Amino acid sequence: MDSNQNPSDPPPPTTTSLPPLTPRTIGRLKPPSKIAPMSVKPLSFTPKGDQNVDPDQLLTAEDFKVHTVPQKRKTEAPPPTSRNTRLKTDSSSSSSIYSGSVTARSTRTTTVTRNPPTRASTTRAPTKPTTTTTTTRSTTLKSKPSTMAKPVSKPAKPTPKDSDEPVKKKRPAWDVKGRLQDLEEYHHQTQSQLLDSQSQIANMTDELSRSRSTIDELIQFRQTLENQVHVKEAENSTFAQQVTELRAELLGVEKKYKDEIALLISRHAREIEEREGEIGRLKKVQEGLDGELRIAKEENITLRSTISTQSALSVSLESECRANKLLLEQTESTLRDRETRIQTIEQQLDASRAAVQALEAKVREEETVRRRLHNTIQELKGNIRVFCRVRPPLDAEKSEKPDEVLSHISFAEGDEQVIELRQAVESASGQKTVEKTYPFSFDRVFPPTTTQPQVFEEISQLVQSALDGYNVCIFAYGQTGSGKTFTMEGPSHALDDPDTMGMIPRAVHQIFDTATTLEHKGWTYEMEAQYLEIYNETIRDLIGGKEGKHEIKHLGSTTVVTDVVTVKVETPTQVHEVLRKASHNRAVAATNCNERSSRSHSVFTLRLKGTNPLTSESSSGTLNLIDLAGSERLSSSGSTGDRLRETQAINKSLSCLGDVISALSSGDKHVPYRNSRLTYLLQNSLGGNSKTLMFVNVSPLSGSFGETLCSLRFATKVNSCMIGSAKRVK
Ligand SMILES: Nc1ncnc2c1ncn2[C@@H]1O[C@H](COP(=O)(O)OP(=O)(O)OP(=O)(O)O)[C@@H](O)[C@H]1O
Repeated sequence: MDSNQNPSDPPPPTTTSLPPLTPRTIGRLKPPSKIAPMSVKPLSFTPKGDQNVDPDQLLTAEDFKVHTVPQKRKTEAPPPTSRNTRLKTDSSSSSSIYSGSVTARSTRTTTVTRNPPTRASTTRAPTKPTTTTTTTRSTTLKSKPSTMAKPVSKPAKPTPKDSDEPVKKKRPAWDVKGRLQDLEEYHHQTQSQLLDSQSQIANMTDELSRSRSTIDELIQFRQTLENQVHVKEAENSTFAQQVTELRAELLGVEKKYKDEIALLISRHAREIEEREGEIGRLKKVQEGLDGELRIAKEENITLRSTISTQSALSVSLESECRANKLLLEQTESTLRDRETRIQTIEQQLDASRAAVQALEAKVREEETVRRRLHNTIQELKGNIRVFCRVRPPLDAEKSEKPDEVLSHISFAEGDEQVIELRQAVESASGQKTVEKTYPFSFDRVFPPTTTQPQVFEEISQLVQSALDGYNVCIFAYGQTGSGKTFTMEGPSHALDDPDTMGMIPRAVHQIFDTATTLEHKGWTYEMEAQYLEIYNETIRDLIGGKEGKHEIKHLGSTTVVTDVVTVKVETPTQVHEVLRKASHNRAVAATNCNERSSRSHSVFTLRLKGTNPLTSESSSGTLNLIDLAGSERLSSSGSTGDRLRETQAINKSLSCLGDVISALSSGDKHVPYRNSRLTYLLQNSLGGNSKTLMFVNVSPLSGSFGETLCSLRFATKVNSCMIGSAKRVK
């Protein structure tokens, strides 16, 4: 009994019944089977000082109720949202159910109180003396009174005022015997209560030990449940992780499928468009076909009518056919006769073919003979020939110096080989002026009216010799401005003008034309071109544009100049390109060297290699077309310094050319080719098999009389080198 408690003022019981245990709750918790539901054995209380304890007053299990006082937690737990939480709550509640108030860790405080023994207080009260105190005992299963329930009820202490029992009178002091009697009686009661109490204590001790073992088992069971909770929590976290992973995977898959679906949708949209387009096209085709079908049906109708017409015709045709069969038989017999005749004709044709082949062979032989004869004629004409050409006066010359134009030159009528210069000189006495004439005769004299094609006609035979395997050299010699470049190349602005183009492009055209013609006779040609310039005894490549150390080398009958560009040409156009490039390079040099073009020799070389597998012939010829430097005399040029050196170099090379030609004509053993670059370059083209033609170009102006006379004299010297080919009229 709590000493602080007033027995007359029992506290109101805060008894709360536990929620009933449902089979579901029990099944989930699975308590150990050996744990029996908690029971409290009947306790018997003997109130202090009460000797006569009624057995009915003994406490039974029914007198106890489990009171649960919910303790407010510091922090309210969140409402259960998951299985774990639910489990935890269940576990907690189960813990409270099984352990009740016996564990300090319980979240609820459970008190076990005894119902007030109303029977004892009502039925036994009259038998008990007023001094007897009915004790209400509060029992807790654990010794912690702070958390345990306090006694909830207590019988009211009977007061003498309220009691109906007779109150014992206090014995007088002198009643020693009576008082002794009372003491003995009290002693007996006390003895017997003591014995009862001892036996009850023993029972309670047993009960306590059983309760402890039950508590241990409950603790163990709680531990097991906690372990299960941990396991479930671990599983739960694993599940949560798996759920997260699955969600991520699901997102990835969803995205992937979304993309695929989008792709499929766009593809399907495209396909639908294509299909629609296809359907459109097919519809058009169908429309076209429908149209065709209509036409075909119409045609069909027409044809049916035609067939019916034709059927009628057929009958008449059949009769015609019979007639024709007869005709055919006659024709077949005619045909057989004709076949016989055709065979005869074919035999005659074979014979003719053989004759043609024989004739072609003869033509080839004759071509060979023609070549031989042609070159014999060329040789008879002379290996060095000289053509004189007088250029027409320029418009400016005609207007500025009309008196000077052609006043000193005359041509013999009917004789195309004679030219005569006239000069008025004083007589020996000096009293009168007489006209002195200088007649010259050359292989051909071209007056100013002669056109380029007419000039070329005269040299075309010579060009042909190059294709036949001869080395051909064509020079243009004369003073500056006499028309050398015009003769050899033509006007610089119209290299391929058929009316004005010069000897070089014309020669190239003829060579290509003749080579094409000769292909029918079995000849094929390879051609290559080079274009050089000799200025002050220095060689410059007019195609490659290099000036400097070019050396001339003679390898047998072939002349090679080191480090110059040689272009393989297969068409006249390619040759024109070469000429254009050379003309450009020459013009560039001219701006640097002041009228250099007239102070240098330009040499265009075309090498021709021909083969004829049919006749097993081959040829190797060279065509050199040379525009020589102006031939002004030193005295008349009045040159000094560089110009003097140029003139000296020009005169030297021109005089060397004359010396070489002279030595060749006189059959000298030593020919001074090496005396100048020009003659050394042309070594293989001067003499031997070579054929040389010199144009001597003459100015129409009388002011150039002296230069013209010199040029004609030089040309005459060259011309006279050949036996019987030059004539000089004195
Ligand atoms: N047969 C011709 N018909 C028309 N014009 C011509 C003829 N010959 C020359 N000429 C003209 O005469 C001028 C001088 O001719 P060209 O330049 O050919 O002389 P050149 O002797 O080559 O001079 P250079 O030595 O300076 O080169 C040019 O304007 C040219 O067009």
